[in-house]
Amino acid sequence: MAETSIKVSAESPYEVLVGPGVLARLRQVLGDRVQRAAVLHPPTLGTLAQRVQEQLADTGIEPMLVEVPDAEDAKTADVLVRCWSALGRAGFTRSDAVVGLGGGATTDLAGFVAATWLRGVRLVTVPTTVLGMVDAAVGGKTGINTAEGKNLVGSFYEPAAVLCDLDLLQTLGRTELVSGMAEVVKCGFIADPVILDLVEADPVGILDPGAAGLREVVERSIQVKASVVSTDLRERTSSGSAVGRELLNYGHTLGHAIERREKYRWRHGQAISVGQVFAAELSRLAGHLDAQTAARHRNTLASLGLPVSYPAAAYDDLRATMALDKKTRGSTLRFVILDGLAKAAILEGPEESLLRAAYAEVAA
Ligand SMILES: NC(=O)c1ccc[n+]([C@@H]2O[C@H](COP(=O)([O-])OP(=O)(O)OC[C@H]3O[C@@H](n4cnc5c(N)ncnc54)[C@H](O)[C@@H]3O)[C@@H](O)[C@H]2O)c1
Ligand SMILES: O=C(O)C(=O)C[C@@H](O)[C@H](O)[C@H](O)COP(=O)(O)O
Ligand SMILES: [Zn+2]
Repeated sequence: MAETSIKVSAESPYEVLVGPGVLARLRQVLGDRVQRAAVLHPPTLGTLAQRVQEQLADTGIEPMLVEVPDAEDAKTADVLVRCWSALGRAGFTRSDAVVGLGGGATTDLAGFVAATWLRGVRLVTVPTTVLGMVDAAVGGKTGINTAEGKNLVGSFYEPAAVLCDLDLLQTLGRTELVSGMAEVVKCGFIADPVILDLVEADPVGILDPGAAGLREVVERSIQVKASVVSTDLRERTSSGSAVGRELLNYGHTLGHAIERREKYRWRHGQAISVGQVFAAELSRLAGHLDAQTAARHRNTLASLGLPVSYPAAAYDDLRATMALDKKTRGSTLRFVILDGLAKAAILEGPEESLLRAAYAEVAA
């Protein structure tokens, strides 16, 4: 089937191209002025990176492969410094570009490298996971973790293009496929319930990387993200029912705290799956969401094989980490909640007892 183009019209408009084989467009989206491209990739994608290297060389761009550690191990200050050194040693200038080839961890790092090298060089993201395609590689959030928490250092830096080559999902493990579906389901609850209908109709078949069902939910989720970031790229603070980009953070306040507590051995999608069940229960207990829609979170996420509970004893630790969430203002925690299906709101400074009660609903 032909490629789909989804437009993101934030500060610098760009296209997200989706379809089998769209990687072939890399040369074109890098543009005529680019002379060299540093391709950041994890070790698992070494063969694919070599293919990209040959593709670039054949079309007149000098490629440089930069292997970075796998998954979350790439999102550290040490790795960032190593990438800067690699670009410095190679004499990278503003006519050169960075390509992020990998899952969300790799594209988050690559984006931050591109944003910071010479104060900004051209960036193209080539996500190779479902999660990367529907979320991480689109929308311009880049960054790394620190010891204190997830994504605490970063920038908003938009790519020049995003290439979602569905063929690349063929090698993806089941855990990664399932993890990506947590962000897909999130898009269903916050904005496009048709996604939920499609997932619930066939939670097994939707995980087939070659099937039309996966492509449809991937494209719908990208559309959700593109629409949100097109109106609020820089995540201006929202309040009450006027929720901007913070909408996309549904389930992430607890989710990020779980990731940190698990020392990033849990996949991001697994952690925000529990986080969404928590956010739904918080919404229900705060009087905003009906019990049926709250239960739908648990059922839909569990049907995909995603976790929906977490140890009861972890609460105090998670609560401490949540204090550093980016939505927090001073000592006031702020949560994205649902005021009904596809109707988000912000809950500011909930009572500690309410938070504990919501956590009790996910506590194993
Ligand atoms: N910037 C954003 O807006 C945004 C949005 C959502 C998530 N994120 C971030 O994205 C990260 C999670 O991304 P992820 O779930 O893609 O994880 P990931 O990047 O850690 O990749 C998961 C695993 O899949 C492997 N892999 C990747 N592509 C593969 C392929 N095609 N075949 C085989 N193996 C492959 C990787 O080597 C890794 O081991 C988190 O750090 C999260 O914070 C960022
Ligand atoms: O793009 C956004 O905005 C999001 O919140 C999408 C999230 O899925 C993503 O995990 C993002 O990295 C979280 O951002 P953070 O600002 O909470 O670190
Ligand atoms: Zn996320």
